[in-house]
Amino acid sequence: MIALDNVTLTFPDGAGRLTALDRVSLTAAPGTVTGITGPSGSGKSSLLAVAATLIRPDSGGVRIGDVDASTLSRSESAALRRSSIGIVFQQPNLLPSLTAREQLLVMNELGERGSRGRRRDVSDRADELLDAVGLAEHRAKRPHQLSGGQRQRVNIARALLNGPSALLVDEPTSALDQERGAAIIELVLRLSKELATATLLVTHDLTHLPSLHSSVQLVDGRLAQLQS
Ligand SMILES: Nc1ncnc2c1ncn2[C@@H]1O[C@H](COP(=O)(O)OP(=O)(O)OP(=O)(O)O)[C@@H](O)[C@H]1O
Repeated sequence: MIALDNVTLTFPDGAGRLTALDRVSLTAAPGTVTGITGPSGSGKSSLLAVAATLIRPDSGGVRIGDVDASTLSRSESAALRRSSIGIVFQQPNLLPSLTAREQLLVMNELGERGSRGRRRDVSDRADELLDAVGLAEHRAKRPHQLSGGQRQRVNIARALLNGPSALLVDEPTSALDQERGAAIIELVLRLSKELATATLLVTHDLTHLPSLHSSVQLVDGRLAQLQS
């Protein structure tokens, strides 16, 4: 579950402040994908950054699963991100020297030191996820040997490695053609359901919205409901 309650976020702007998010409330249930659309500068990335606990809002509540993220310290937020939040950026920021499988395994090295048993679990889970995103045959390839769509699939598998309850996806189809873009949206829908993640997905492309569970539009930092 992701729940934003009356979130307002401002940035310094000359002598005054610019309101990027204006009293935004939004709930995403486990297993569902909520689309977020809106013009450039309307606050979409800001909304994802607040839900990801990367930016703390001026006011309002942020809840991830059963954790109230608005009261956490920086290090507690970082721990919450590692355990419970998966983030997929627009451009897959993969490490050039690592294979698809290693891109996932390296995630486990970033947190606390894993035990041997945990390393084996993680290794099995990496294989399961690469299989789930259709890359079982490509696990030993490095990013330059993969297509744009395949790289984005590695990116999604990596974000899901730690079994997050929240998945935040920013414009995953922007570098892809229509068909590959639609396949990525299908994948996000299927995995969100199978793994019961609450997913927010930012997209400019309105053709994807009807297949999602619900969609909202941001205009000047304010929410307008499109459909549900
Ligand atoms: N770090 C920052 N400092 C100051 N202003 C910012 C900062 N980040 C975003 N803004 C401003 O907040 C508003 C919302 O920006 P945001 O990036 O969330 O919009 P967006 O809908 O994601 O845009 P795009 O579709 O172009 O990526 C914009 O007016 C932007 O200029």
